[in-house]
Parts: sequence; structure tokens; C-alpha cells
Amino acid sequence: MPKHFLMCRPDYFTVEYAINPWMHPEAGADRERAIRQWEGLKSAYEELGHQVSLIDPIEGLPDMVFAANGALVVGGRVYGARFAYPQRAAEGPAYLRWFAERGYPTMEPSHVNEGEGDFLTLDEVILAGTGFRTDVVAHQEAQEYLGRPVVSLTLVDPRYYHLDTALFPLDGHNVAYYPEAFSPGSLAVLRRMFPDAVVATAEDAAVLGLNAVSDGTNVVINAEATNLQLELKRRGYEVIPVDLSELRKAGGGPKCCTLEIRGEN
Ligand SMILES: CN(C)C(=N)NCCC[C@H](N)C(=O)O
Repeated sequence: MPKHFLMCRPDYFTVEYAINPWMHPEAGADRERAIRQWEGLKSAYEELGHQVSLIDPIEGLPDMVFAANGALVVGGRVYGARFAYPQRAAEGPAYLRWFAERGYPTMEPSHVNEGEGDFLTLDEVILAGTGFRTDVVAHQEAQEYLGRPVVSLTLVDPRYYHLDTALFPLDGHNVAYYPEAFSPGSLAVLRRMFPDAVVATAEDAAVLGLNAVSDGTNVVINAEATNLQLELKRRGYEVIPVDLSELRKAGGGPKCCTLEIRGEN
């Protein structure tokens, strides 16, 4: 089934503040290279037959390229984002406006949450991260608005500050994850829910290998996550490696650049 993604070209991408351990403003970032890498990701989706829509980037919002943080869209309803850091605050209303202008029902959130960065949707359940950015109360708010069960998972390693840096859905029923990113209780929940999960190594996590996008057949993944790619191939997935090393300087990977627009079903 082709998917529909929203992306934002990194026309104003910089690393000028540090709000996660990956960001080092003194080291800078190469915007032209980031744009080329982002174009490669967009082409990869289009070649797989997925639809890509674009939101206009806004000057002064260097992290707006990370579209996944802009909202959570499930069943055609849009639960807006409310960012933890003031540097990104203006992105929430910008993404919500994009959806409202296209006729989607939208909800302005009352609680801090960073969209699909911390909400990952499976067929029957939404997995939700907390600990660094998204407030656990937002999990309840999303459940109430979207009418899907939300399972809270606590993140404990600051390098894996969003759920989508430590886990990705392989399909509607199974996931890949990095165990050390989760609290003991949350890890026990993952083991119980997903006994056949792909378990990633520290090396794969450290190159944001878990920040991947799967359509159930193809997995678009950071090129450097080599162990994880081998395991995915062994399980029968088609692996599409992409180089997003420049965007990783802001703490993002393929999934971060990709907000899935799920229709009414
Ligand atoms: C889901 N996405 C987008 C991510 N997991 N991360 C990207 C956010 C990077 C940004 N500098 C920040 O720290 O907010």
C-alpha cells in the first residue's frame, strides 16, 4: 500500500543551538549537503511509489526539516505538536495550519508533545515515548482524540530523546528497537508485546539506525546501520540505505524528516 508523507526541504537548516546531545553548534553543518541528502530521501520514497507532499520551510526555524515532530495524523485526524523547547515552538502552529488549510480535522494540544517523534502508530495501538520531550499527559490526550489505545514507554538515555530514535515499526504488528534506551518496566512491556522484534545493537543505535521508515516490505534506513540492515535482510525486508549524515548533526535521521499522513481507516 503506498503511503502519504509530508516533508519539509531543509532550506533554512543550520545547527545554531543545542537541544539534544547530537547538536554541536560550534562544529556547524553544510546546508547544501543536507539539501542533497534530503532530496535523496524524498526520491527514495517516490521510487517506492509513495506520495510526498511538501510544507514550505520557514526562515528562522532550522529544525523544521524534521517533519515527524510536526503532528500525529491517524484516521485522518491531526493531533498537533507542542514543542518542549522555545526554539521550535513556532513549528507546531505552522504544521497544524498546513493540515487545517487542507480540510483535515485538527486538535491544538494542551500538553507538550513532539508529534510522531514520540508517537509511533501500529495497527491496533500507538506506542508513545516520554522522559525527555513528550509529557505523559499528552499520551492520554492523544488517546482520547484519536480513539486508539496508547501505550506509554519511558526513555532513559538522552541520546535517544524521542521514541523514534530508539524504535521503529516494521509493519502494523512488529517493531525493531534498541533495549538500552528504555526503562526496565518499558523494556518488559516491549518484550511482552513484541516477542519477535528485531533487537538492535548499540552500534546501530549510535548512527540513528532505529530512525527508519518501513512500509512493511521496504525499510529506508541510515546507511551506516550495517548490523541492523543485515538482520532486516535476513528477515526478508528490502533495505534502502540513505545517507543523512548532515542532518544527523541536528539529531535527526530518515524518520525524523517524514511525517506520515494516515487516512480515514
Ligand atoms: C522525530 N524527529 C524529528 C526526531 N526524532 N528528531 C529530530 C529532531 C531534531 C531537533 N534538533 C530536536 O532536537 O528537536
